Amino acid sequence: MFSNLRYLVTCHPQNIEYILKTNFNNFPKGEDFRDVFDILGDGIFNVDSDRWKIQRKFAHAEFSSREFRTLVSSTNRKVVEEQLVPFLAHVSEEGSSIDLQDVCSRFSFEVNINVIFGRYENYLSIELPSNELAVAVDDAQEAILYRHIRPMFFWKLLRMLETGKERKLKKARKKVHQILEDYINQKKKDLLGGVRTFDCLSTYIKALQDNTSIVSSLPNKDIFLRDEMLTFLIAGRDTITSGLTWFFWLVSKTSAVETKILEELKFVLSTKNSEKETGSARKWPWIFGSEDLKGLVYLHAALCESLRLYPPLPINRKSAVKKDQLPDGSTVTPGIEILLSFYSVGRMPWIWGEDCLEFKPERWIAENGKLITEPLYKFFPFNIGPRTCIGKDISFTLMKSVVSAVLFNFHVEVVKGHHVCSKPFINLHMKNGLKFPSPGILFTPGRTFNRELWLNATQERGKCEMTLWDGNSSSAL
Ligand code: HEM
Repeated sequence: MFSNLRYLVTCHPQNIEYILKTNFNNFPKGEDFRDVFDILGDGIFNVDSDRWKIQRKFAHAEFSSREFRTLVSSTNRKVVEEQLVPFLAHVSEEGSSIDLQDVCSRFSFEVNINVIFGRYENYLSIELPSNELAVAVDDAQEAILYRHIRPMFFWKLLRMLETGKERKLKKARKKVHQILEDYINQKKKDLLGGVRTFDCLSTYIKALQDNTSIVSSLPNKDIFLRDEMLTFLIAGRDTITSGLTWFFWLVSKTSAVETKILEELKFVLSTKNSEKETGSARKWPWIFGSEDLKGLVYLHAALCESLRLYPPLPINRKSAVKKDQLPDGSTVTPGIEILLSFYSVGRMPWIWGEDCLEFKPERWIAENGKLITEPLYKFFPFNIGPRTCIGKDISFTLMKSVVSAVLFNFHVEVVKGHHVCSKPFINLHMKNGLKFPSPGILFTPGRTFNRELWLNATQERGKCEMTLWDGNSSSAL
């Protein structure tokens, strides 16, 4: 009553379309959003109007360039091959259990830090090292969450008094800024010294020094650089972590889906095996390149289905410039916080049908076997309209590559009795992580096929009709 909190929460697809697309200009992020996410400063997430247009135009061009896409694919492959798979192979040999959410988080941090800053942190090495940037970013985000649910005057008071979560946030922000400023200074020195680098930061540094570039008109260039890079890191790391973790959980509960994904991958492998004559066919572990995975219908459908049920950004927050009426008749006035619940959209029978709570990739596949284009009027995990996620294509590339490497080379299964539930966080994370017993290794280096393990794995998960993958046998289990 006294908090002056005024919210409108909606999951009506027409309202969402109206706010994000049709009347986009009336629904900016707003000053309150910027206050809450002050750690992101002038990063693209936080800015509106002309400034946003400049940043968006440049970022969009950068993210869609061929060089950038090649960088993402090659970095991704390197991290999967040199860190993710060896890490999982190690824990499976050791027989120790793992938290797959932590593994996915480390994976996406490593890829992002490579692509954005050109740095190699080896964050997925078997010692599970700590990383001060990753820790500080987590601390900051946790503290920011409380700003969403407390009246603004209250958290601003705490901020002024430097106490509670605000104290933690201040410390984390200082750490994050200091680390990023060091990275940026080092990169500038490298570039001056003639070191050839290709990463997001180098591209932005060069563009800011080039008077013909659109971003060179922005004020406070150094602060912009720091805030933009931090925004990319946060935008890319937590969303991919969340998308992968919920996907693995859903697949581990639905053996029929896993079987179909494996069938598709097996087909890819069989076409690759025809390269045997050229000597390029490989044995364990099998790593699929992004080109191999691009056209896979079922894998893409399964990822969309998982994002529908568990959108990594479950809620989007907007404000209204002028009084307006939404398609469902609700009125919004300036000062009201509008919360768009993407999470709820996927769970409404009147939007997705009576079976909306079921994990059914088939709903994304037409009768002719082709993928149904994502229905933008009711599928919002990547936002829609002018502020659609810039990293959407990259996300599918990364997730497909991790999913294929993990499912094809390992047997994964959730620890019995492990309680899965979501955690109050800006992204949709799991509160207790996703505990897997030692991921049974299906193939080990030097050996061809661990039949006993494979049989145990498949028998436990029910009937699984699949020919063996070693190319030597055609028997069906
Ligand atoms: C499964 C993965 C991902 C999901 C579900 C996702 C979702 C979203 C959503 C919902 C927004 C709108 C946020 C808002 O308006 O407040 C957004 C924006 C954005 N995303 Fe993603 N994202 C993902 C991955 C990525 C990746 C890998 C990157 C690249 C680093 C990225 C970069 C961005 C950027 C830069 C924006 C801001 C666009 C703008 O404001 O114009 N995202 N994303």
